[in-house]
Amino acid sequence: MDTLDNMFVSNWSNVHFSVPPSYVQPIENRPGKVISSSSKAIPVIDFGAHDHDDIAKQILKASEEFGFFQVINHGVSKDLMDEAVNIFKEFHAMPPKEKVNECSRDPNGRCKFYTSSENYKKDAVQNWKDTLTHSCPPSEQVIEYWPQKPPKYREIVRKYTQELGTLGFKILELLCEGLGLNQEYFCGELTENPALIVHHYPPCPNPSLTLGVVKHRDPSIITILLQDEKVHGLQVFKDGEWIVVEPIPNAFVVNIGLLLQIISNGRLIGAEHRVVTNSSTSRTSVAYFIYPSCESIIEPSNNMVNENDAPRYKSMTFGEFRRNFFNKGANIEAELLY
Ligand SMILES: O=C(O)CCC(=O)C(=O)O
Ligand SMILES: [Fe+2]
Repeated sequence: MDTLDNMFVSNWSNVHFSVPPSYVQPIENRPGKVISSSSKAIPVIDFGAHDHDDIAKQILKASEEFGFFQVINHGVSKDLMDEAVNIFKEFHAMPPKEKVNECSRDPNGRCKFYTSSENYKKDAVQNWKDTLTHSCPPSEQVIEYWPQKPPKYREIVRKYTQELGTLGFKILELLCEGLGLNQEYFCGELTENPALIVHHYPPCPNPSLTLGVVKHRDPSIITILLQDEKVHGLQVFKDGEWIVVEPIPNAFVVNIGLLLQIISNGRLIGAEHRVVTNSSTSRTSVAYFIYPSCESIIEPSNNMVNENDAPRYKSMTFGEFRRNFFNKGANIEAELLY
């Protein structure tokens, strides 16, 4: 194998029959007992229902209790979702050299193909996955840096990310309604810089030792995730237990990011979650992260603060937040709190 094959887990995992030591999680992090009973299930919200106020209420409740919900009848066509998943699977199936080449045009370094995590060298234990990431419109310029292979990549992903942008605004507008924020609260720089993160988790010879992604909160406003229809993997941490996010065909999984937890002054939960591996089937997931511009100020909104509810989080730019997030990882909360 050449050195690039050795680097990416998708390329060497099929010739390894055991888990290399650098991927073995410490006992306390290993996937253990999980809950999949319906009383603890992540709420499923039907956007096709007619009672608009009721949809806004359901979203607010799910975001306060779980920080996670799934949406069905969301308006993004099944054909486009299928085309997007297929093109991302095709991308991940290309030889490693091509994947790296296709992600080498971006002078800002935002279009990348990497293994484990963006912090690979700092990770104490590696994640069992390879990942493609890049910025998304509204800035049209970013498309010039996207992969050109597979040949229809740009055409399909442009359509997909535009639709996800629209869906994102719809969700944020409904949340604004629930929280009593101005409908346009998220229309400007707070949502200016979305990114796509496409993970590929190959089968793992011993899933009880590894994780696809370790426990974390997303550093986003919200994240809209398309998960493989048939393959379990995503789990949410609630009240000391891990809950499975059941794959539902044609649904999106939506989660509140840490930034919206701050803006809502802790009323909405940027819940912790992780991804487990399995030994038989590879899994692809497509996360659309709604990010602000670097200069945006992230702080509790004035509407969420009063004499009884003082601001719980410090004010900082998104640029500062991101630096803290990458340096402190899981310990970031201490940095954010007053
Ligand atoms: O693959 C998944 O289901 C979730 C990935 C994730 O949590 C992330 O990209 O932040
Ligand atoms: Fe995440």
